[in-house]
Amino acid sequence: MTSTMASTKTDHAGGISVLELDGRERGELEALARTLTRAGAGLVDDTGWQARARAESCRLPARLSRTVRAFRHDAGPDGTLTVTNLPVAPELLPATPTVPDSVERGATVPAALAVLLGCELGTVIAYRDEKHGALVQNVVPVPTLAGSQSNGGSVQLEFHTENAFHPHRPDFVGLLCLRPAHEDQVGTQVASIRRARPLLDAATLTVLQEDRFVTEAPPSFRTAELSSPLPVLTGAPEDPDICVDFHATRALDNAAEKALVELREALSAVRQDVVLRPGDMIFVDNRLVVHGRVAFSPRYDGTDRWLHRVFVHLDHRRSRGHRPGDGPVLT
Ligand SMILES: O=C(O)CCC(=O)C(=O)O
Ligand SMILES: [Fe+2]
Repeated sequence: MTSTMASTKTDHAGGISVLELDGRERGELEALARTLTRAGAGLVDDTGWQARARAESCRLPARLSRTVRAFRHDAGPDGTLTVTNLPVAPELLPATPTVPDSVERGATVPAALAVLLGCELGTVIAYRDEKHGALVQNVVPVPTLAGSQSNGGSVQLEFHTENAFHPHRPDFVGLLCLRPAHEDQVGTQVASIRRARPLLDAATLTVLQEDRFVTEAPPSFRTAELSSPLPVLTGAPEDPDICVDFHATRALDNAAEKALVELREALSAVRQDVVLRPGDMIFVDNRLVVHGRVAFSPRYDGTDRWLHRVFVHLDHRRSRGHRPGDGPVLT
C-alpha cells in the first residue's frame, strides 16, 4: 500500500491519518516558530529554550492541536499521524549534512517546528548515547554508514521499534522532512500491529506473548548490551503493544523463531510506504507501529534526503531513574 500526502485528514478506514494545514495555519505556525528562533540562547538543548517551546506549543493552530491530542488519546488502527504543509522552505536550507551523529543544535524554524509539535504530543526526550543526546537529530545518509542498519545507512532499514532494547523507549517518534530524496519515492515504511494481528494464528500470538525473545542494544549504547528475555507482544491480547527489531531481536527457541518469521510476514503484508516531502511530519506510535525505510542512492553532495527526528514520552516522571539531573536526556 502506498499513501500519498495530498489529502486533507482522512478517516481511519481510508489509510493513515493526514492533516494538511491551510495557508493561514501554516502562517501562524511559521510566526510561532520564528519567535522561538529568537528565544533565549536560540539553542534547542538549552532548558530555558525548551520551557519557552513548551509554553508556545499552547498557541498551535486549534485544528492541529485537536488532531494531535486525538492521536495521543488513540493513534488509530494505523498508529501514525502525518501533518503536511508545515512551513519548511528547502531552498533556504544549508547543505544536507553528511557526517555521522549529525544533530540540530540551533533553534532553526524546522527544529522549532519539530519540538513544538512534539511538545503538544508529550515530552521531548533524547538518549545520551545516541547522537550526543541532542533533542533534534538529523536523519541523513552518511558515506561511512551506507551499509549499516542505522538511520545514516542507505540500504533497506529493517522494521524496528525505536530503541526496542531500552526500558524507556520512546512512545512516539516524529520525523519532519526538510529535503526529499532524489528519487522522490524513498519511503519511510510503517506497519501497525493492530492491522497485522488478525493475520496471525492463535498459537503464534501466544508464543509472541511469552518471554522468549532478547533484543540487542546498538553498539553506541554501552550501558545495556542485551535485554532480558521478553515478549514481543504485551498488554491486552486483543490489542497488544509490539516491541521488536528485526535486526536486533533474537528468538530463544525454534517455535519462537517461527513466530518471529510469521510476525514479520504479517507486518510486511500490512506495510504502508510513506513518501515524506518537505514540510511533512509523520508521528509514529512506537508502541503499536514498527518502522523502517526502503533502500536509496545518496549522492553525498549536500542535496540528499534530510529529516529531523524527535522522540516523545508521555510519562516523563516514569523515566526519572534514567535521567540524571532531571533533564530530558536518558542514559
Ligand atoms: O529514514 C527513515 O525514514 C527512518 C529512519 C529511522 O528509522 C529513524 O530515524 O528512526
Ligand atoms: Fe527508527
